[in-house]
Amino acid sequence: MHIARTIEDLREHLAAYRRPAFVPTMGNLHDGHLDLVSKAKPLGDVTVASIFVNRLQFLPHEDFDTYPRTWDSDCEKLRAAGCDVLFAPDEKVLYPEPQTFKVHPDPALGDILEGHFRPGFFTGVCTVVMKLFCCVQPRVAMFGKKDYQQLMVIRQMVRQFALPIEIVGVKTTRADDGLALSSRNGYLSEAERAEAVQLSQALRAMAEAVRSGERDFAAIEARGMAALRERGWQPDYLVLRRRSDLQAPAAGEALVALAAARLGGTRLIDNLEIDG
Ligand SMILES: Nc1ncnc2c1ncn2[C@@H]1O[C@H](COP(=O)(O)OP(=O)(O)OP(=O)(O)O)[C@@H](O)[C@H]1O
Ligand SMILES: CC(C)(CO)[C@@H](O)C(=O)[O-]
Ligand code: BAL
Repeated sequence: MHIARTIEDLREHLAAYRRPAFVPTMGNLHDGHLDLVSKAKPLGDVTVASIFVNRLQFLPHEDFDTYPRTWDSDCEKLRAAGCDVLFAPDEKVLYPEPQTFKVHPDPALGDILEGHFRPGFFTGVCTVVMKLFCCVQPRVAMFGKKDYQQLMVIRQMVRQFALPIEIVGVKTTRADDGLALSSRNGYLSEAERAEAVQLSQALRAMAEAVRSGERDFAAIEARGMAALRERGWQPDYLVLRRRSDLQAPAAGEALVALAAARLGGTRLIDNLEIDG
């Protein structure tokens, strides 16, 4: 695996390829990330991952400084997964001057849910993803459905800027008990880790309610929020939305349940597409 620390080196290394398949990450890799890499491999003629903890998408009170950085084991895992090129720029390489020119998502999608509770988050994500796309120039890029709204925002950015990149959404990898794998799970104490499964269970309970014919979505959401609060969680949102644009659903529209909630000091997100 070639490790590129500069944009020049990356470009030189990719010059011979026509169809890079790209997996952007913030590192601290787990099986969810590695699934993205293995699904990328057959889609391109070279597989590229990036590791960059992007300051622009963190609010001042968030965990930029403490975000887990596990370079050696990340490299080992990427090598074992068959990644060909790792782009790992430092901040001075990706942001040699203050990044005052930013990519702002459509507020109708970017300012709700995650964007509401983390103002500026999707501007930070879109700006760095656009920049990483310019560096790597992939033909295909992989994003996890775990970050459902992020995937939708990136798809809209790529569509509206006519970027020649196919965006592939990858199914969420879960632990045996159902908890979505996430780097931030590492912040959980043993007791919190045992409790954390309740977030995916809350989503499943919402899906069950819908499947059993309940149509008062506000009541389903309120019940779920109350149940989480009772167990000591601080939910930001637990909602049923239509899949097309994450707005409030009308009858018969395909649904997704989305949640973000804090357990102790750890903020977790998850979602579940509801069939039928
Ligand atoms: N469990 C998972 N299943 C599928 N894709 C995932 C999973 N976890 C992360 N990804 C995807 O991997 C890519 C990189 O994500 P990132 O490095 O932020 O990891 P993360 O585990 O989501 O971290 P965090 O805890 O900071 O949210 C994103 O496209 C993300 O959606
Ligand atoms: C897409 C991404 C790598 C941009 O920093 C990040 O938001 C993530 O890891 O999901
Ligand atoms: N996994 C998405 C990046 C973030 O939450 O900061």
